[in-house]
Amino acid sequence: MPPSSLRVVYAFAREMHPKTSDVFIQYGTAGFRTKAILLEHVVYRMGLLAVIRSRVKNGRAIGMMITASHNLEPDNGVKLIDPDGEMLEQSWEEIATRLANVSDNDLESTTAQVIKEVNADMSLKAAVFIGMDTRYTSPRLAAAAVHGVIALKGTPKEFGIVTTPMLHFCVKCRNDNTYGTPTEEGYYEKIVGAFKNIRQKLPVTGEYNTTLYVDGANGVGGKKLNIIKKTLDGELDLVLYNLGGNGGKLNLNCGADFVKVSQKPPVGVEHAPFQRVASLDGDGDRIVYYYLDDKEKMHLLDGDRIATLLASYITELLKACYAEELRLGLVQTAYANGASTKYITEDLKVPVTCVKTGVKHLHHAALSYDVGVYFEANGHGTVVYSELAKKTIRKIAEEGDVEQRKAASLLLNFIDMTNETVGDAISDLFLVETVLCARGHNVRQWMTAYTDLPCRQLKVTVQDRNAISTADAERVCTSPEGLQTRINELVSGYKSGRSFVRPSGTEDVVRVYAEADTQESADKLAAEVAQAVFDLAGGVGERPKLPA
Ligand SMILES: CC(=O)N[C@H]1[C@@H](OP(=O)(O)O)O[C@H](CO)[C@@H](O)[C@@H]1O
Ligand SMILES: [Mg+2]
Repeated sequence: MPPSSLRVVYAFAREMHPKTSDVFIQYGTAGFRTKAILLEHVVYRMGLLAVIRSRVKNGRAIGMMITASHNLEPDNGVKLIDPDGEMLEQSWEEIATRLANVSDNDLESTTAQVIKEVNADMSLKAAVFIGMDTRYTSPRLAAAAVHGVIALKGTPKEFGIVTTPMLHFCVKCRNDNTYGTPTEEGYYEKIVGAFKNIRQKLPVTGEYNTTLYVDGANGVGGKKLNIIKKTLDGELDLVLYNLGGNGGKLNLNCGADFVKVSQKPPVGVEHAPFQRVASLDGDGDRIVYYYLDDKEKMHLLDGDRIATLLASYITELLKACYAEELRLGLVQTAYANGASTKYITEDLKVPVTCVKTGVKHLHHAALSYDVGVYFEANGHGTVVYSELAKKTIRKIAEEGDVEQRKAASLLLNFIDMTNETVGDAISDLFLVETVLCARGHNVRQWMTAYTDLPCRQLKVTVQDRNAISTADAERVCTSPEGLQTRINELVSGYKSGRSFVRPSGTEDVVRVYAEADTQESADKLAAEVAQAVFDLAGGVGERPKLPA
């Protein structure tokens, strides 16, 4: 494309999506995320970038999801999805940040510069899939995305309101038609279809109860489950709460993040004791389970718990197939509960990799196993299968003996039910329900696998959170000087104590994590480490207090 045709890039920007603020914005752990009113020009520019990226990938589709996930209603965000349905390649994050922050006057020349830098052939076709969550600011931002795509003569395809993982799935299917059909219906067909298939093979036994309560976080995930619910025929009885009606506010005192971090049940759900409840986040890519006991105490089954459940079941099926040569591994972050890591290595005897926070890091590490199970403790995760694994299992399903064929065919359904592109609350829900049903387990039996160490997360506001640097998958703090030594001293005073700090990639805070043998100790250790961060890393505002 000759540079003169880039004029429209500037014209669209100036006329329709001008840059109205000088606030610097950065492509973080999960794309750009901030107050929705600061985002319109950013989303427009990401439309431009998505077209360039599509052309660099020979016209394969790129995804753009408008969402701020578990953040509250006034926020919004945008993240780009690469052709295989994975997160945007990391080396492009800097380009995204640059393009988002230049002035309108410099936009045309910066766009030309980026095109040159990445060597994009602008004569190629380009396809961009655009989806959004339920926020009232999302349609306007989706329109800005479309304008960005059109400005560079790409073809936008709008999916309307979808969960983040649905859009990842559609992008993958568009670029690899063996994976499925790139529509919302295609998603239901594959994932829910596999669940129905598997449930025909697995009768309800033991203590498993087909009733599942769901907290939809007043977001898109609950709405989609409401569609799915109508197609289920006794396989699962979904009782849905927080679907966005009756004045329920997105993620406010509900949803997976609220439940995990506050360790409290969400508002808006009626609780029967020992009834298992699944809690989704605002864009449907995270899930945690919990139940209240007869004293109304909450028991949380988080991402670590889901990961161990899935890994142990897949291991069983691989054994039954005699396909133990396939290497299964689990990927966690430093936020994984120490008890889960111990259980995985000592009881399940499955190798564990610990990586930096952020799904892209987990996904990448999981790909190095034949079967890679990855979950963040907050409930974001999935399973990925190598081509070798799929081929081996397919062969056993055809050529094995009766028992092998049975296990392999269950495993093939299990693979189809998995959204391998990214963590997916809906797919994970069906995976969990399948394992519990296969084992005839209720939620209390699921809970008995291991006992979590009590833990606490805190946030500290500092002048510049980048003053904190870390190493060894964020478990060691390398600056400011003296902070790690102080953390070591504090941790040594607690039985089963562990603590680490890191700058958040989605909020302007430093996160503190601590665990210990009792809740009181975990709370105290977290508060002491928070004080150390405040003192040594330039805390602002009120000094964190120790628990009374
Ligand atoms: C402790 C924690 O839960 N951190 C979350 C949070 O990242 P931070 O960089 O910690 O703000 O948001 C990410 C995006 O959703 C998610 O991947 C990650 O696990
Ligand atoms: Mg999310």
